[in-house]
Amino acid sequence: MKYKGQTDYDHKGISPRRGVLLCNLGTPDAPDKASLKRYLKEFLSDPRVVEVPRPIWWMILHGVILNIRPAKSAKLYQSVWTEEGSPLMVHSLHQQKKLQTLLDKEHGENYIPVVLGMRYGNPSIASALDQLAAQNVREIIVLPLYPQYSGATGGSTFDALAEHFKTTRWVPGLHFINGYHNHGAYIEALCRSLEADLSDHAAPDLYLFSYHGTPERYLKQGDPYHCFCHQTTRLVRERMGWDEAKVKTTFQSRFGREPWLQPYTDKTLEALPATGVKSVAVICPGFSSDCLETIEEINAEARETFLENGGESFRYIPALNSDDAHIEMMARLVAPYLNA
Ligand SMILES: C=CC1=C(C)c2cc3[nH]c(cc4nc(cc5[nH]c(cc1n2)c(C)c5CCC(=O)O)C(CCC(=O)O)=C4C)c(C)c3C=C
Ligand SMILES: [Fe+2]
Ligand SMILES: [Fe+2]
Repeated sequence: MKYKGQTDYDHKGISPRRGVLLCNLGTPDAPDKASLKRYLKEFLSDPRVVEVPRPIWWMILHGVILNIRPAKSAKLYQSVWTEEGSPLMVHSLHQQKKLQTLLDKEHGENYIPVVLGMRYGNPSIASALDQLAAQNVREIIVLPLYPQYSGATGGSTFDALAEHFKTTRWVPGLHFINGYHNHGAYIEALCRSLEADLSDHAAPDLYLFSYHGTPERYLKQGDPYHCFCHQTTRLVRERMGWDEAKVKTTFQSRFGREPWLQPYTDKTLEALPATGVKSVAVICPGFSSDCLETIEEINAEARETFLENGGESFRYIPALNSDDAHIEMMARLVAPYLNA
């Protein structure tokens, strides 16, 4: 059978329901070589992530990358892994539970189910959609937790939904929230975390807003991500009342040899102390949860780079994770589709 359907849905009695699908990138199941190989194979085979002709990329991926990177990445993941698991998974599950509790309060106990689906690895987006269908959800609000839309993230999440529904007999109603880089509640949540930091610490010489990079080529071919990152920085800066010299936007997590979005976070932190900037606070607004890229790459590696090059004070401002303001932001983003 080409199209899968359920025959146990209720024609009368239970009215069709609405539900929320929270999506994020996903993370390996364990910090070991085999799990990393499985995760990286799925992630790096996605043509939205690596836009290189398939036969060439297949040879590089299977001939080189998947033989070297899993062991290297496994070591890095071991350095951030917690007793409860990968930080990205721990935070994402916590976000899902807190949003469920908030929507329960607003709409009644489990009236609007909230599920979590990861683009790569587990729980998959397909399994999350199955969970919703089993609860008679016929209208889904999809919220990928990438504030700044990029084809590599939001676009790829959309592909996974489309792939699933290609074989679904009864396709539900869908509302796809493709980004929220300039949403008031998001900017407010970021500002509250900066204010909380300022209430405990002296203001640094500079705030560095570090976002995950993409190949520069994607920007030149029309991906709006770079522009959205700069807009988020500007809106936060304006709301905080800071002048332009107080903040800088940079891009991290470069992969491969071609140019990525610049300036690079690591090169910037290396050069800053010589220009008189001795204290920095780094915030990563594009990461809705702390993960390998913030905990290891920023709060460990980048910190070391800055301090080794003459910097005196380095502070990392945590991701919004399950802050109340972040969960309230999620509730506000989905509200227009729940209250209609
Ligand atoms: C190869 C190209 C990559 C692109 C393009 C890319 C874009 C991109 N990624 C995120 C968010 C995250 N990426 C994370 C890890 C990660 N990213 C890449 C590669 C690309 N990302 C790799 C190979 C990895 C795995 C780790 C490693 O081996 O270095 C993570 C963390 C996941 C975790 O488990 O903690 C996040 C989050 C965004 C937002 C983005 C484009 C805008
Ligand atoms: Fe990435
Ligand atoms: Fe990284």
